[in-house]
Amino acid sequence: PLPIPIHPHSLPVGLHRLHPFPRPAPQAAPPHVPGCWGYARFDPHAYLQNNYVPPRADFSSEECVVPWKLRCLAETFASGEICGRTLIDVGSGPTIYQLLSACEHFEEIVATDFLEVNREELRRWVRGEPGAFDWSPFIQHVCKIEGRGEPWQEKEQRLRGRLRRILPIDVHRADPLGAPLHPPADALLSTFCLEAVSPDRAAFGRALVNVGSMLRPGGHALLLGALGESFYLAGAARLPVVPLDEDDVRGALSDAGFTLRDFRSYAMPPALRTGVDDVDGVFFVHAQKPLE
Ligand SMILES: Nc1ncnc2c1ncn2[C@@H]1O[C@H](CN(CCC[C@H]2CNCc3c2ccc(Cl)c3Cl)CC[C@H](N)C(=O)O)[C@@H](O)[C@H]1O
Repeated sequence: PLPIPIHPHSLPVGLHRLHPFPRPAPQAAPPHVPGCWGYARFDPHAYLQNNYVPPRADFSSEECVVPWKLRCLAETFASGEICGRTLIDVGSGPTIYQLLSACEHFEEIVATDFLEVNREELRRWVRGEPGAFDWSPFIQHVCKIEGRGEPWQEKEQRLRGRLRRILPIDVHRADPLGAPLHPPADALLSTFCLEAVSPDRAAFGRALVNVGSMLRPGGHALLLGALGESFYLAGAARLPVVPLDEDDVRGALSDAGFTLRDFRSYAMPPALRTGVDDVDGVFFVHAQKPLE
């Protein structure tokens, strides 16, 4: 493959983090260079900078997408109805924000991702290594909206203690983990994964069936995902996404045998359309796998 040209914005993001320069502009993949597409070039640090620092991770406004995502999860777990031994998170990426409310209700959290670079990023956070991404603003925000006055350091330690397995996964396989999960998970969580890895709606529907096979009958599924998105950037990587609308999501859930419990959607405001993707909106789904 042709070498990727090193243009100014493609320095390792870590360097930017060391210098208080303004946040680097989203790194556009050099369109003329074939092969800079696809997950082989996924850069976790660029990805985190694109999605999990301001303006998208601005906790001063409930209108912002990250507080909206955290509120969906906190409110859904607050009922206490969704609990058990094991929750599996599908396509965790290098992020743990999605686990912050879940970790109160499950003894074990299983994180998964397709890429070793993302699994390593998660391990670095679990080990509390210097240079790991700082999730403390997210943890503080979740403690605030959960309203139990829990010190954020306690939640951080609880999640670290329960995040015991970080496994490879491929949602396009009938057994995404390579072998059936025994015992099946009591709950399934997946944020922005299935649509971001499926070339078309049929593949999205099949991936949903595949990941549903890891969930026990009666188990709960919580999904966050993008609506109307066709690509996103992660450093030199430019990843294709299948654009979904609300009916596509509802149809895929029904075809996969899920019962819909809650469906919410969020329109991405112009200020958050920063060029790192072309997302129109975000959906949140609480669904349940029927008892046999
Ligand atoms: N075959 C495969 N099987 C399984 N998993 C695979 C496969 N192939 C690749 N993956 C893995 O999926 C993960 C997808 N990943 C990025 C997309 C989200 C991104 C772009 N779309 C809009 C949007 C985003 C983020 C925030 C917001 Cl607000 C918006 Cl709007 C989700 C990470 C985490 N869950 C997150 O919530 O940020 C990635 O880590 C791959 O390594």
